[in-house]
Amino acid sequence: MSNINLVTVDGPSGSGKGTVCHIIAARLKWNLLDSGALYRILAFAALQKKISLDDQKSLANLALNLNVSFQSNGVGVDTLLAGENVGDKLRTETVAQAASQVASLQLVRDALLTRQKAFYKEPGLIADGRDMGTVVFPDAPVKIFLDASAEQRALRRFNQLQSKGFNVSLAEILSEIKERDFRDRNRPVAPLKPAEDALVIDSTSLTVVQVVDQIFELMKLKLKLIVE
Ligand SMILES: Nc1ncnc2c1ncn2[C@@H]1O[C@H](COP(=O)(O)OP(=O)(O)OP(=O)(O)O)[C@@H](O)[C@H]1O
Ligand SMILES: Nc1ccn([C@H]2C[C@H](O)[C@@H](COP(=O)(O)O)O2)c(=O)n1
Repeated sequence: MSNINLVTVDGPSGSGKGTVCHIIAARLKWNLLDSGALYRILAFAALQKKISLDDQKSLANLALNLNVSFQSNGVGVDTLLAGENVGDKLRTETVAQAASQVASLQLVRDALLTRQKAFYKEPGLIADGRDMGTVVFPDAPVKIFLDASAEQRALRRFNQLQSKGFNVSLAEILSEIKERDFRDRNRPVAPLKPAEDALVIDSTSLTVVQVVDQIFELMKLKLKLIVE
């Protein structure tokens, strides 16, 4: 592994990984890998093409040939599949559950590995996912495992969806989060778990700013980073 800066942030859905990784990447002008988006795009493409979510070979083949790109739009990042911005279509519960299903397959994970490693470029990378610190970047000098109670994560997602005008049920969201947690934590391949050398941050009663500050403190210590 070279000397390019690298931080991994793993954790369950709704723990705040995406939020804090965006803030840190924007502040440092580092590259950002949203690995969940890759699994979501694959699941979305599979649903579109009516490929069965347990047809490992066809899914791996699809993963190897996906025409995906991420483009900054000034405020965030557009996710393009064959040139079409599919960002919003990836955030549905159907796609989330399908992503969790295809992500349990070894050939699929192997097929997406090179694509994920390609994000490791100057001046640095912050990588968000489930197995960033355990499988994809095991030598990362800074590893975070961001957690929160299932109830708090469900409440965050509920507020997020309500603020976007969706009519959602907190009980349903909690049950979907628990279902996805169970699948992601208990699969035999690259299960969601903290790397042995990860700092575990429980964000249940922390604000986003407090979580970001804790990560910056560790980065300053381990990467000798000067953050203004
Ligand atoms: N510490 C926090 N306190 C309050 N709200 C938070 C906190 N962290 C994140 N949130 C909010 O919770 C919601 C989910 O956060 P986010 O999308 O970053 O989670 P995630 O871990 O990336 O989830 P997923 O893996 O499903 O993409 C967002 O609306 C975000 O603003
Ligand atoms: N490194 C990763 C990233 C994501 N997944 C799977 C498991 C999740 O349930 C699903 C969607 O991820 P999200 O966008 O909610 O972060 O993708 C994984 O297995 N490994």
